[in-house]
Amino acid sequence: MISVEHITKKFKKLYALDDVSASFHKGQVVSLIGPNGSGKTTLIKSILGIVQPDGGTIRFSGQAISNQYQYRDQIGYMPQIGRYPDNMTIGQVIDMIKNIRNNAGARLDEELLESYNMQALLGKNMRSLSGGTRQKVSAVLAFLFDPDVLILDEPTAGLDPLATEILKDKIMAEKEKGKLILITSHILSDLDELTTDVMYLQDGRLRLYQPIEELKELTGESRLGRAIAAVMKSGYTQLQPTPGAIIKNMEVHYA
Ligand SMILES: Nc1ncnc2c1ncn2[C@@H]1O[C@H](COP(=O)(O)OP(=O)(O)OP(=O)(O)O)[C@@H](O)[C@H]1O
Repeated sequence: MISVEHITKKFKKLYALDDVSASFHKGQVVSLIGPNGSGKTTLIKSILGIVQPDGGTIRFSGQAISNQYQYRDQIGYMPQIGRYPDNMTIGQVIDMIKNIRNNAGARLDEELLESYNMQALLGKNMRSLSGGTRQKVSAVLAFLFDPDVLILDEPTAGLDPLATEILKDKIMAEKEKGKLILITSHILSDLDELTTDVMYLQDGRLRLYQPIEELKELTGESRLGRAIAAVMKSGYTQLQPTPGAIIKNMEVHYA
């Protein structure tokens, strides 16, 4: 559904992404993990067309995305930090985005709006919101248009435990519908139940892209955090080729 082919992005001399290749398919929940500054957000923004890579090609449903915008209608994006006009209320922001999407008659998914009891907050000014409530607004907007693809950049950061569980349940429900979900988080325990595949970036390089079950089997660890730690400690030598996949320079390309 999405393929990233030899993507490179430099900020001055720094390689934020260095020859990254991978493909993503329906039904996958790919956990994109790696240290601060390893290139996760840059990869996400490149897929969304917000960042322009210096080299390589990104395809959505087979079509190169450069100078294309329509494909974004199929993506729900939850940014790391949601920025909204300060002088608008939550209700006005939601209405504005509905108008921009201009999908009159389309089915809206307002499940999160209800679960977060946001109807009661629609009149609140964005300026006055706590970080967690702002994050809930971002979550509501990401899921609102029932997109085929969800890209969630640290979605649980700042959410309280209940709001986190509500969001995880929602992600799980969308996964069951066969959607493609890309998610970054430093809270690996949040990803444990959701993840089908793990992608590990370091210094802009893709070091690992592997089904989670396989990773757990190879490392003998049942938790994502421990499995990643084991692979890192071993210098990635525990990785074995996946049937149907080719490992090349630590990258796994699914056939
Ligand atoms: N607009 C920019 N201008 C200059 N450097 C940038 C810009 N955006 C990102 N970078 C740099 O690119 C590198 C990758 O950043 P990126 O935000 O993709 O990392 P990340 O893995 O998402 O980090 P984190 O876990 O902290 O969110 C970092 O060194 C960052 O400072």
